[in-house]
Amino acid sequence: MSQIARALTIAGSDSGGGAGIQADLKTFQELGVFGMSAITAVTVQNTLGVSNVYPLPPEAAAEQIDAVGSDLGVDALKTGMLFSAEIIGAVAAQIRAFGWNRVVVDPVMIAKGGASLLQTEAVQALRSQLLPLAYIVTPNLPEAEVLSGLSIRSMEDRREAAKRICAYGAQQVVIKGGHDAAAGEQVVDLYYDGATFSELVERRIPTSQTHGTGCTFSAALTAELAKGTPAFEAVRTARAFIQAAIEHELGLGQGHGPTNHFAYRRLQGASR
Ligand SMILES: Nc1ncnc2c1ncn2[C@@H]1O[C@H](COP(=O)(O)OP(=O)(O)O)[C@@H](O)[C@H]1O
Ligand SMILES: Cc1ncc(COP(=O)(O)OP(=O)(O)O)c(N)n1
Repeated sequence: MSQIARALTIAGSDSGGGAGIQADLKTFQELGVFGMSAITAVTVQNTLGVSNVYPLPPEAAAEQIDAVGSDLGVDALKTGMLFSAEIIGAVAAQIRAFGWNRVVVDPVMIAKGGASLLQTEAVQALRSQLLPLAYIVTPNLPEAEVLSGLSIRSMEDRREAAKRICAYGAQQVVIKGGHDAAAGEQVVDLYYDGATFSELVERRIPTSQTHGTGCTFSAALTAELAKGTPAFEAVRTARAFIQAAIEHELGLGQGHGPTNHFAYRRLQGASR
């Protein structure tokens, strides 16, 4: 292993800087990890929404992954916006070829503003080609419904969805609870390691500044795994990172503003 932990993000670019590759690299940096990227698509995006998506050719994703994998090395990686079945196929082939196993799959489907970041016909490729390579998969509630084929109404439904997602080959799953409007003052993320369930319960912060929460959470998880942190401890650190990032909002933009990627490390420094 090299002296500094190395993490790769395979995802789309968000010109607004709150989600996608930009959020991932900021998060890696804040957690002391060397960040690398393979861009799958360029989105034209700000806090008001996504106005256009330019997917790159699948070979462009494959070549970027090969360039960093064959030279710099990768201790852990995450996937984010993959857009098409063809890009998923190219990414999965590279992960298999390099034999990487600290793989976080954030199954990005729809941005909070409603824009589609994954073609409907690509869902099956995500299930069959990427989930079997996932060390941890991190769906939000709508994504967990699509992947599991279940309508999720209760915590029991969430547990069943987690089991079904693991049955596709993912080793562990975190079903994030940000979209659970009925949860009141709490937000509950459900972690399943293939045998046992754990609930991560946090205070729900009343804010609209939540652009990029899922990307930031999965990037923090990837950074921790790159450092060799055990899975559940990595999930807990990622949860603390995103809580701090939402709580200390930056107030940028006119719509759903980005989270504060500086907050976690600043709070850590302050508590020393
Ligand atoms: N209002 C909120 N207050 C506290 N935590 C939140 C809030 N919204 C989302 N989170 C947390 O942010 C992370 C991302 O969740 P979620 O918003 O469900 O994902 P996504 O961005 O993929 O839709 C999860 O850990 C979730 O618990
Ligand atoms: C380029 C790009 N990738 C992913 C997303 C979705 O990010 P997410 O963290 O789920 O946050 P929202 O966009 O839903 O707020 C994105 N928007 N752009």
